Amino acid sequence: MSRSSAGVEDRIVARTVDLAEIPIIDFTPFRHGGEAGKKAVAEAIARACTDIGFFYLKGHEVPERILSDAFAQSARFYHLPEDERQKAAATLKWYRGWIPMPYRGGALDRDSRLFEQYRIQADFSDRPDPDPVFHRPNRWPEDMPEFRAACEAHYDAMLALSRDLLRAFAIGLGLPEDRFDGYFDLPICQLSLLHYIPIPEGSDVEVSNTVSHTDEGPLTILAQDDVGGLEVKRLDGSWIAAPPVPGAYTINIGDMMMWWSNGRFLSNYHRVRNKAGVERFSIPFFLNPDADTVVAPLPELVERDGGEARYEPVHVGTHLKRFYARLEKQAGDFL
Ligand SMILES: O=C(O)CCC(=O)C(=O)O
Ligand SMILES: [Fe+2]
Repeated sequence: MSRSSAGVEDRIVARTVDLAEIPIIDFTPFRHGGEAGKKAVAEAIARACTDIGFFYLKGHEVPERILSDAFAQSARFYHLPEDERQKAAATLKWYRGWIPMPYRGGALDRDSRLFEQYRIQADFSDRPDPDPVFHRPNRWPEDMPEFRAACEAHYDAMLALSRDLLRAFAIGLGLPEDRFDGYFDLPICQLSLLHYIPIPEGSDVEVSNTVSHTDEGPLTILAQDDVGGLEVKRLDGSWIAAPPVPGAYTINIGDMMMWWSNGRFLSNYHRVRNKAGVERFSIPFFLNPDADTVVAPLPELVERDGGEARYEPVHVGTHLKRFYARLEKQAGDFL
């Protein structure tokens, strides 16, 4: 998460559902509709990324079973007693596995962070010269082989879908379809199993489960359960609900796609407020490029913009390590 804002607009309560502003896009023609279908889908995605930075994707062809297994295993893990969860806890040196909720009771405020997470990344530990932070094995809970299988299947499905979406972004930006492919040989993506407690009734309006933030990487594919609570900021500063749409992933652009596109696509602010009175589960997949990639506005787009690059180049590994360090601080004494 980045660019947390403590602005007054965070206090404003979200309007009810407005699906018209976050379009539902059917991906089927991208894969099966010939060149015209591909172009139409890519243009619809580009429009959504320009207008609000979010869209729903149906027709993605990810088997329903992959999703239901991941949610079932997530619930199973989070319903284990704390000392069992603790056995798979992330540490400062091994930043994968369970990260407890920082909030341990007492008064709630806007920074309380009312969620726990389980972080899974790719395992590149068998590569020559692995990076000690990004190319590690995962941590897995004891005696839960189905948990590992479900997470790995979901991770693989999300990475495959991301590769197609990157092609749609490229076409939507008027670039060759394979423009982004070279940045994703050993991509350091992350799958997070998130578990949100409900915000206690009567809490101050400032209290949310996650603060307003943008995502770091180029793209996030989010699976939500049916509870709702995700909110997205409109360009005028007001908030709208982005409830789950059955059968669709909620997808958003992160900072790196905004930078690559030289600002054509918007990495938009969002937050979670679970006011439903019941626990909420979600599973975001954060696509990231290879650790040694430098993300900068693409030269061909800069040229179209009269030579003005709107963002500085950013080294992915350095940038994400900084982000990990911030997370460590948030997780505080519990790691
Ligand atoms: O759980 C959600 O709905 C969104 C989570 C999110 O925004 C994040 O983890 O970056
Ligand atoms: Fe996010």
